[in-house]
Order: sequence, then structure tokens, then C-alpha cells
Amino acid sequence: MSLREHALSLFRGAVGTVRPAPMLKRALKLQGDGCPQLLVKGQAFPVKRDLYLVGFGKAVLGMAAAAEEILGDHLTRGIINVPLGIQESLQRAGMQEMLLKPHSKIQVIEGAKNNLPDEEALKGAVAILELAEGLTADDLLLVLISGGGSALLPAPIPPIVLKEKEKLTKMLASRGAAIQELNIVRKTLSMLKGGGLARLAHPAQVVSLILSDVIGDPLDIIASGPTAPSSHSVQDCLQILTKYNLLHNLPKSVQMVLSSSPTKPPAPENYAHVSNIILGSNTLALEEAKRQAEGLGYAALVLSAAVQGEVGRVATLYCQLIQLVCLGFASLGKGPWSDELRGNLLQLAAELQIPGLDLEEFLQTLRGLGPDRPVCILAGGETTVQLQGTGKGGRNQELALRVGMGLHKAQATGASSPQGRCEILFLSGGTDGQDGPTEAAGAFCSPGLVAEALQEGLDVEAFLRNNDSYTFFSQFQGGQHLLVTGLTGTNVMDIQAILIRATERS
Ligand SMILES: Nc1ncnc2c1ncn2[C@@H]1O[C@H](COP(=O)(O)OP(=O)(O)OP(=O)(O)O)[C@@H](O)[C@H]1O
Ligand SMILES: O=C(O)[C@H](O)CO
Repeated sequence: MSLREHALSLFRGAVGTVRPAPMLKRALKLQGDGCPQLLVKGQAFPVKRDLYLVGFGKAVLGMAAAAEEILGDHLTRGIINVPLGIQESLQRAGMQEMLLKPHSKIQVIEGAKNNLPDEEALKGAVAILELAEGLTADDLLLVLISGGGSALLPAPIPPIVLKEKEKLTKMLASRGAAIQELNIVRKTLSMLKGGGLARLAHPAQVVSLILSDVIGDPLDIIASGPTAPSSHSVQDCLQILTKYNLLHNLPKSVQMVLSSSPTKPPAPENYAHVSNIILGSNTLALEEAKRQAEGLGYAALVLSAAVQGEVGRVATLYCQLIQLVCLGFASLGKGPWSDELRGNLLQLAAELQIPGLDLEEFLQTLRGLGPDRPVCILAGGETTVQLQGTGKGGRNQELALRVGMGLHKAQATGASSPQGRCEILFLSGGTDGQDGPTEAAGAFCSPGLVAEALQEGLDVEAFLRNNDSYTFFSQFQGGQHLLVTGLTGTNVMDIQAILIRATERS
């Protein structure tokens, strides 16, 4: 099998493990008929009376379909808020298993066009709020949460109206606020976010099943943490509004809510009736890819599930890592060149501030692998692209193209480049199957990409300048280096795989 076939199979395996149906079937069970119990990853929750389900997020339709199959007649009623048009597009894609059955007890509300809160999403949020408010101590509320949940669960604290909240969110996003910052502000202005849903559902038992699309899987940030205790105060929100120069332009309603917000978030004791359980994450997807890579004979290592930073810097990090592995294959791993490369790599990793990454340790493990086995380095997270051009692309395709350019430059500068002794493949893909506004999930690249593109009259630098990675990959060698999976129905950010094997013994 080619490296490319291996990479594709690893990507599919990683995504497969966090698809709603297998993920829920692994984690959720209902046991006993007389006094049934919900079992989630081994934790038991008695269903004393009624069992309700609510959900919000891009992957929630498939999660709800799988959950209803497991819960059967024990489910009393449910409401889910999902993206506009999702039922039709899943139907069209032939993904029947992600759709609810004809006589489902779960009501589906579609809204949040373009991932922005709207009247439909508000209607759904109000329906969920009313359901939660009416629960008793004998009820159990199962909450399904995935990325995109924030826009699908808008419930602004009066007198704030939806349009005002939407405008503020848009302004924060356009000024470059990170998802953590955006969601801290959303939590402060919402009745349901920041633990609000869980507090409203009290005294019912609340069990939330979460598919994480945020680096580090922070419960209080994913979908703005509607069932998680918030560690943020109104002070944090004010700081963010100040940082983005928005404090002095706030509508009266927002000012009123901010000035009457309690200075401290509700204490953790208010959440004794709640369990938040992460069912799927980038880490889980990478673990599966690692397992499968080992099965294919690779020495497989996970670099990090939290790779973040400007796409060009991240591409450099991957190029340098590839160089180091190839040096190892060429038995050139000791000496000044390697030390310089190592130093650069460590400095770059420090700059990128990848949470939890101990690169020194990673490099040591890498070095200990020995020269004979093919190497698979896996990583995940989300890069950022500062759009300069007007082209069509996504962060994964741009990353792959930049890695291709980096490897080309490294090859051109080193006469005895260690890359010559290695076969190398890089893949980056979005686990949701859609990279930016394109039909592809990502792209593959290898060191020959730039030179081969030139033979077809394609100038990679020019495509990069115009953020036109999708157009490049569509044209280059008939589009065969695009990763096309179609919508996957899940989302745990992006995944990268680097596969390297020696072509000759030195
Ligand atoms: N022409 C382009 N080239 C490179 N990146 C682009 C381009 N156009 C948009 N993007 C990037 O695509 C991203 C938006 O796409 P996408 O919807 O896949 O990501 P998202 O909003 O983070 O959603 P999700 O988390 O569901 O994947 C933004 O990060 C944006 O910078
Ligand atoms: O919905 C949201 O807030 C984002 O997708 C992060 O979870």
C-alpha cells in the first residue's frame, strides 16, 4: 500500500471513531426494565420517572438518532436544535443513520443559518428552556452537545434582544476574538449558556454527552458550556470587551445586564445534579489513528491534539519535524546540523504555545525509535489563517500546500538533503469533511509537489499569496491530492498525519 493509502485509511479510521453512532453506542446503554438505569461510560444514572432529551450543535442530529435507538420507549420526549438544512443534506448524502426515524419522539428545529443565531434557533432555545424548567427531581435530562451549539442555543437575558447579541458576537469575531473569548462574552449575556441550562433543569438529574470541538476540551467553553460550571465572571467579560474596543459602543440593554450580573459565577455546589461527559474529542480520534498506524507497521507517535497558531508557522513546525525524522533515517541525527534544527524546532514550538506539548520529550522518543521502522506522526487541533487574498481554500489545504512549499525549499537548499533518503507524505483534513467553504476536507502533499506543479504551469507561491489552496489542488494533477470525504456528521477539529519511510539504507 502507498503512504497515501495508509494516510487516507488512518484519517477515515480516526473520523470513524468519533462518528455519532459508534461513539454513542460505545458509551451509552440502558439497562433493566423495571427500574431502568442509564449507563454512560460505566457511570449509572437511575431513570426514576421520565427521560427527556435535548441537544444543540452541528453533530447533534446523528447523536440524537443513535441515542433514540438506544433509549427506545424509555424516552419520553426530546427537542434538538440543529443547523438549517442539515436533514436535507444528510438525506441527499445517503446518511440515513444520522436521521431520526419517521415516528421519532424528538422534535427537530433547524436554525442558525451561516452559524449565526437567528429567530428559528431562538424558538428552539425557548422550547428547550421551557422543557428544562418543568422538570422534577424524578426526571432525567439527557443533553447532547457538539460544536456550533452556541449559535444554536441563543437565549439573551432580557432586555437584550437577539439582534443586539448577534451584532456583538459578529463584531467580536471580526476583530479576531478567539472562541474562548467569544464564549465568555456569550455566557455572560445568556440565560442558558454558562451553566444556565443545568441550573434551570434542577432538581432533575442532568447528564450531558459532549463532542468537543475546542482545543483542550474545556467543558465551560464548548458550545458555551450550558451545563458546565463557569469559571468566568462578568469581570472577564468586561476585560474582553475592553480588549476589542467594544465597551463604549454597547447597547443600553447589554450595559444593563452587565451592571446587574453577579460578580462571581454560581458556586460548583449548584451543579451537584449534573454530569458532563466528553464522548468524543480530537484526542480520541488521534488515539484510534495511532492504533491503526501501529497495525500497519508504523512506529506511531501523537505530537499533540492541541496544535494551534498561524498556519505558516505550523507548516514550518511540521517541515522541521519531517527533516529531523529523515536525518534519523540517514543516521545523521547527531552533529551540528541536527542541533540547529532541533533548536529551531524547540523555539518555534515555544512560540506557538501549544498547550501541554513537551517537545523535548517528544523528540527524545522520536530519536529512540531506531532507523528501520516507518514513522507516523499524528497531530490535531486548529490553525488560523489570516486571509490576505480572495482565493478559495481552507486551513487544511493551505497547511498542506505550505508544508509542500517548505519541503521543496528544504530540498533545494540542502545539497545532501536527508529528505532524499525518505518517502514522505503529509495529510491535513477537517474531521467534519469540509475545509473552509470548499467541497474538500483537506489535502495531501509530498516533497515533489512544488516542482511537479511547476511542470503543469502552476506557481504554488502565487496560489498561497491569494489563499487559493482549493483552486490549486483542484487543478494540480487532476485534483488527486485533494482529500474528499463528504460531510462526516461529526467534528473534532482537524487532523494531520505525517508518514515517513526510508527509501534506502545509508
Ligand atoms: N481561502 C481560504 N484559505 C484558507 N483558509 C480559509 C479560506 N477561507 C476561509 N478559510 C478559513 O476557514 C475557516 C472557516 O471554515 P470552517 O467552516 O471549516 O471552519 P470553522 O468555522 O472553524 O468551523 P468548524 O469548526 O465547524 O470546522 C476559517 O478559519 C477561515 O480562516
Ligand atoms: O458552539 C461553539 O461555541 C463552538 O463551536 C465551540 O464549541
